[in-house]
Amino acid sequence: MWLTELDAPVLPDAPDAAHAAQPLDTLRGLALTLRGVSKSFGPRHVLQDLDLGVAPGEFVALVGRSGCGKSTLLRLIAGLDAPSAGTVDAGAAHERRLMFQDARLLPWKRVADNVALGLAGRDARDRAMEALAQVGLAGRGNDWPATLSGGQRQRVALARALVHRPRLLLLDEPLGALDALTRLEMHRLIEQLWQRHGFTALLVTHDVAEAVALADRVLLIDRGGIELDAAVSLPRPRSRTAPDFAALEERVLRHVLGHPVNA
Ligand SMILES: Nc1ncnc2c1ncn2[C@@H]1O[C@H](COP(=O)(O)OP(=O)(O)OP(=O)(O)O)[C@@H](O)[C@H]1O
Repeated sequence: MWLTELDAPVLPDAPDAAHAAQPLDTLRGLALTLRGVSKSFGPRHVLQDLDLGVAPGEFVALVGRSGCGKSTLLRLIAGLDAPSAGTVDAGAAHERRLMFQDARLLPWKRVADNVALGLAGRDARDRAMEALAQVGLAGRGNDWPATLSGGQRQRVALARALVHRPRLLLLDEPLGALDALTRLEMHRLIEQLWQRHGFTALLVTHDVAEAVALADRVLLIDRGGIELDAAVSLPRPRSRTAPDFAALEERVLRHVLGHPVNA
């Protein structure tokens, strides 16, 4: 429990080092902090001296040209890889979940058992069923993954993440393999789940329209760093036909292509 100002004991002999060791961003309440992060693979410097702070509950999209380092950055945040330099503070590992382009379901386990993987307790299956209902797959828990469409599999992957009640959801091109209509349905679902659960979301995407549709902030990764950090303040759910939407999409796209205009 946190002590309030009034009942916090004053410790004049407390070593200053103890305070210095406390990460500043924990005090500021950021969900994610990267400081001076670099990542190289041999001679290839993919990320260089990158700083990033993400507030709890924020939805951030990472865009950029193929090979710019989006997935590398996500992997560092997920703890799947270590930076060559700098620090990554992404909270506790058990509070982070990842979702990829490929749902990665175990074909020999029924849908609900896939969702319940790693859950302990007697209510694991009930929780899995509840998570499936939240992604629109109530009643499909006893089916085999092979009987699901690509979109349904990604819904299961989403349920498998949500059932752990993550504080940080890392999405690496989760909709990249889906058809346009299914993508739009998934956008709405992800947005609704994010609004309901309040997790922090980081979405890697090639699709600038997807980034503008979903994110509070769109970050463009280029030349090893964040070349653009664009706030998206359009009301939700966002209409792609709104002039403001198109203008922002165009602006980000121009940056991605390397010829921004300030007009
Ligand atoms: N394990 C690795 N070993 C060597 N090089 C790597 C490794 N992982 C990534 N790279 C290189 O780092 C660079 C960034 O890769 P990354 O996958 O992060 O890019 P990306 O922006 O996600 O690309 P895409 O949009 O095409 O998925 C690429 O040049 C890639 O070849």
